[in-house]
Amino acid sequence: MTIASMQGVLKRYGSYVALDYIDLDIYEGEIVGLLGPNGAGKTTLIQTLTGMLPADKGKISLFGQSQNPFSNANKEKLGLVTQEVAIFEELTAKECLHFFAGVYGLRGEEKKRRVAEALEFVGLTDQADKIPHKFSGGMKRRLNIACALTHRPKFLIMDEPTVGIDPQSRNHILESVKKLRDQGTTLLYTTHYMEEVQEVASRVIIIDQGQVIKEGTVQQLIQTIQHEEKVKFDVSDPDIIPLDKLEKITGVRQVIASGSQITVISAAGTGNLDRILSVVKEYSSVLGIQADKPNLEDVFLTLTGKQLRDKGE
Ligand SMILES: Nc1ncnc2c1ncn2[C@@H]1O[C@H](COP(=O)(O)OP(=O)(O)OP(=O)(O)O)[C@@H](O)[C@H]1O
Repeated sequence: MTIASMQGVLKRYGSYVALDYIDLDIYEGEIVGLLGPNGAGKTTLIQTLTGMLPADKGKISLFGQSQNPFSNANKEKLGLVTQEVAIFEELTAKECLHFFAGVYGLRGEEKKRRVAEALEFVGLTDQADKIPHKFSGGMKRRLNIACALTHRPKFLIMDEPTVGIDPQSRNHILESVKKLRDQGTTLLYTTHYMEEVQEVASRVIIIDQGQVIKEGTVQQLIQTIQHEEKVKFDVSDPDIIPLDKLEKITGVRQVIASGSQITVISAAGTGNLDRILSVVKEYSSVLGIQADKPNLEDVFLTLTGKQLRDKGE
């Protein structure tokens, strides 16, 4: 069953096109990793998919309904963890959850039970009566996730839930995502950390500049570039290396300069490393060479010529 879909969705901010005729489907029981660099349009996609922002064109359907996808009945089946942590810092963790559970219409004993369940789920039971003001970033984020869970959504959307948090909370969140999937929740998970997608996603949708540029399982995406070899050089003088000279070497498909690194992607089995190395060395000292197995980051690099993450992030 299709839980959510977008067909030809266009979203502009003024003249800027943030979503450029997006088509996508999310099926029941999946964890879809929505992967894209900063500014790719991930948050806009989520806001449009949930009805927070109106689309300029196209069709959106939720839980099989395209006539009135944002009906109250559908919203009750949705959970949203926004990129910005949205909790009340002056209420205790438990009070905060009671508030959100109340918004979803839970009352009495059932509300109490669901609040306790959500606290337990995110590992904050022992913090229930504390004010989140003093929580770490990761604990606040976990409380934020709990707020989206008391009504047991069928479809949970998480917008970069692990940005800027400690590794322990990050692992906890990734484990929670898998547990929710095992309990039958469908998840859409946006991130620009490809390791997370590799760990949890059953399917990946890569977007850049408001367009879906590739989709498939992690394995399928990696296979699309397995006919390529990639070598990275750390160099002392990246700016003076003539990239066009490298591009002209037999077998070279793409040359990408980023910081002090030059990445050369060649057709597999060309045996052109000597030639590449001698061109690089002609202009600069080589401080390191790395030849890795392809991963999702490379899929992204090959498709867009850009890195998913800024250097140093
Ligand atoms: N309200 C707005 N008005 C104008 N431009 C906007 C607005 N919101 C977002 N944008 C622009 O639209 C593009 C997509 O933004 P969006 O926040 O959807 O990307 P993102 O993939 O979620 O990025 P990030 O990872 O940084 O959150 C960006 O270039 C952004 O600057």
